[in-house]
Amino acid sequence: MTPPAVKTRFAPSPTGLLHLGNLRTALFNVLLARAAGGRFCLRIEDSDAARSETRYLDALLEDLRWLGLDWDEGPGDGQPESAWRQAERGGVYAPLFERLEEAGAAYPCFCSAEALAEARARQRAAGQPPRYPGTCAAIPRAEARRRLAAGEAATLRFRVPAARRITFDDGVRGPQAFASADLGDFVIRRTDGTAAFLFGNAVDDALGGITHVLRGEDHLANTPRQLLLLQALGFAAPVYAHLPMIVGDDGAPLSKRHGAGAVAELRAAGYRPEALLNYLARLGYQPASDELLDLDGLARGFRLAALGRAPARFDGAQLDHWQERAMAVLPVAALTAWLPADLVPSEAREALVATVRPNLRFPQELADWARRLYDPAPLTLAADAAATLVAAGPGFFDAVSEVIAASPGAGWDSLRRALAEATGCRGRALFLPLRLALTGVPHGPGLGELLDLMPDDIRRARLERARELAANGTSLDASDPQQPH
Ligand SMILES: Nc1ncnc2c1ncn2[C@@H]1O[C@H](COP(=O)(O)OP(=O)(O)OP(=O)(O)O)[C@@H](O)[C@H]1O
Repeated sequence: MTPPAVKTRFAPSPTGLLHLGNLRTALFNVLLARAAGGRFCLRIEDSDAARSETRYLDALLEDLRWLGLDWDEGPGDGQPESAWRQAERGGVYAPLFERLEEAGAAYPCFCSAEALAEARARQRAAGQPPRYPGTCAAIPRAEARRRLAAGEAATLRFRVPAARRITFDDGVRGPQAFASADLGDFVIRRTDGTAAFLFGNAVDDALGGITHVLRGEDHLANTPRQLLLLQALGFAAPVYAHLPMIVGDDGAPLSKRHGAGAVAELRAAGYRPEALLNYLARLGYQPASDELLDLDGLARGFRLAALGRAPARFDGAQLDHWQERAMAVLPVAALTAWLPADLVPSEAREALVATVRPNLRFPQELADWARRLYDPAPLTLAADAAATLVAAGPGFFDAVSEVIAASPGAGWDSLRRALAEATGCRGRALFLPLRLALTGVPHGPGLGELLDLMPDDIRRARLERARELAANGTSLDASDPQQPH
């Protein structure tokens, strides 16, 4: 089988909940692979045992599946875990560490964390950028072996070649150049024997046949190091492309450590996967159309050269815009699943959904509407709503009840005229107290549609209670106007 021309990957660490920054990276990798008829892989970078947790891995997989970002290779594809999980790949890395050491391209480093911190502090104080001072670079091999045999802890450091210019053409940012003198020898194996990020990440890309590494700009400084490493190992380098970071309101990049913009939270709040994907796809990329698109639609024409370089601020209003669009096309059957099981008679469920859906921002708001229109328990009214009923007066509700009782099956147009005549009110003076009496909230679908939907006994009870309230002239407990009780 010939390898695909494009093979991308998303390689998160299971150290926190997936956030919108991670997700945009995952999405763009999916789009790049799809646009080219290539493959998308999911790899889990859990070699840092202290920070990685199974619950985060589970949450990550659940989030990606919910979003429909399916992977061609990775967890659940029938391959052994060592194909996609770094913690299981020690056996793959060991001979490569050895190869580098044998070639003199890596050496054991015995510096303690304290000694390294002191060196960094000294460099900073002298106005120099902190980098490894090379303390262990010249330790003779025999001596290093002796110290290791005596049980001394050591990392393995990559020896950065002197006086080299490292250049590459970033798929998003264009030509990049770095001086090796600025890099400093870096750790590729931790003291516990596990692969450090720079090593495991680059090696897995190479061995996995990844052609394009599309990742956040936070990795840009890693790229020259990884290029040197791949070269020392004799592996081909992928195309590297770095996306601008997504920043939060405070201007800081979203990150797992800060827990902002977690996908799981947005899902729990009722956001639709299509809304998230359509919102994120438009951060730094202009899809073929302004419509709500599925993954194939978003992928049409996707290419690295079309990606923007400006950082993107998370914009809740834009996300809500796409949520609205996603809700508008959600099939009625998908929405009825959100109705409480026993409140709304089965023959009324579809009509209820069809009536209130233009007013829904989130599917779970359906439960509120079901209670407003079908729950016999009295509504709880906000103070200003109760005041509106009191101001309308008991006579208003007597007249309304009489007209409604006398006109069964009347269309809204004639009912409206009859109500206006009987109450002497029109426009807002008529509709607001009536709406508040029936639903408890000042907004929602057309009154005629609501009246059609509501069972007679509930409608009657709501008007009766509004009358009582207006007659007593007292306000009920002020409470959340969204919650009917
Ligand atoms: N705010 C962000 N905007 C865009 N991409 C991001 C952002 N944060 C992380 N990424 C990208 O998400 C991918 C997965 O990264 P990773 O799992 O290390 O997440 P992280 O949020 O940086 O985690 P941590 O907070 O533990 O460093 C990487 O390609 C990374 O560059």
